[in-house]
Amino acid sequence: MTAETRDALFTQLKHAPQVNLTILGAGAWGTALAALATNNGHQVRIWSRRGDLSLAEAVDGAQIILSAISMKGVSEVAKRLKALSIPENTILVTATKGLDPESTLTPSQIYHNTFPNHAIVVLSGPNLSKEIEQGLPAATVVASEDVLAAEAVQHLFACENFRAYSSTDPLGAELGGTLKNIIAIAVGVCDGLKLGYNARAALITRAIPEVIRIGTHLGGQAETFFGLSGLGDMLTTCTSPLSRNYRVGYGLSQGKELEQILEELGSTAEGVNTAHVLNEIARREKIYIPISYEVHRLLNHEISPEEAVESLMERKLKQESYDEVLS
Ligand SMILES: NC(=O)C1=CN([C@@H]2O[C@H](COP(=O)(O)OP(=O)(O)OC[C@H]3O[C@@H](n4cnc5c(N)ncnc54)[C@H](OP(=O)(O)O)[C@@H]3O)[C@@H](O)[C@H]2O)C=CC1
Ligand SMILES: O=C(CO)COP(=O)(O)O
Repeated sequence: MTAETRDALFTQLKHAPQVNLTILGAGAWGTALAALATNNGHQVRIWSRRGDLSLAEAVDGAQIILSAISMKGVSEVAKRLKALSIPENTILVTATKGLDPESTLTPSQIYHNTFPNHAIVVLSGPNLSKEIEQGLPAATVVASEDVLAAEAVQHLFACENFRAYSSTDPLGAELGGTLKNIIAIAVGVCDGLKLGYNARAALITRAIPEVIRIGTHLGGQAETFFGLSGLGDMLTTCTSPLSRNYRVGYGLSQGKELEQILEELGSTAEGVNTAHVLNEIARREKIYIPISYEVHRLLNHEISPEEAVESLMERKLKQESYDEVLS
């Protein structure tokens, strides 16, 4: 297919009153996104590995496929999709916020590697699914190097209560949503230990250069981390007990075992895996990640919540400068 034909198809899709959308993953986020698209009049099929539809049946005829499965299933499902020879004019969207433990890649990088000729779109923003299900107002970012593909996905989900912004920085949007989960664990600890609003503000603010340092090193654009998918998602996740990652940190501060917290949550808290994968990347590529490193050690039972706080406070004094991350 020529680039012109594909552009024309994506432009048509943007204005189509009914698009065939398949959502992979019937968890909290997949279900909430499916409801948004259904309410917009689109034809939505949801695939779950426990459901009646086979993956082949679920994606047959789909114009857009959105993956909202946990990080641990992304690589495997991408491989299964590849075997189904998905047409090149199908837009692939990823809404997962995580890093692959084996390859250390993001979901969009995995999709790019698996489907080099497809348009890959990232959907990421401050989007606690419980609030979206209630119809509360929210905004998100739909990012792709293929502007027309991003716009088609933007129109698929946008409605009165869900404002979608397009962006051309998929990696930045994805990494903002991914890295803030580790910070939310740290803030959960901070709040659980009742360290106060000053401490919480300091932690979130100092997390911003850390996230930008990692995010830009991995290919995102610095300004994206100040937008909805960066600072926006950081604020939502770090200040709401609806966030599962925040609840992991809060639970640890109360002396609960990680395994018990995760069992009680009954759903995905990606920050746990992300902290370990990020630590591996930072070690390999020599990136300074003071907050995420303490979270990694805490999750590994190497230090207590109090010791994590001490470590952060006792570091060598330095200048507050953003030159390094913004230059
Ligand atoms: N919930 C939210 O508010 C938001 C979540 N996200 C992100 O979306 C992703 C999913 O989160 P969420 O829906 O909340 O999590 P849930 O735990 O509710 O659901 C996870 C989904 O992933 C599926 N899954 C897990 N492993 C596999 C696998 N190996 N093969 C196929 N499917 C698999 C699960 O299937 P099964 O049920 O069969 O186990 C389930 O459908 C995460 O990366 C999260 O960070 C992003 C924005 C908002
Ligand atoms: O990503 C989210 C909100 O944007 C969901 O956060 P949790 O995974 O911590 O619940």
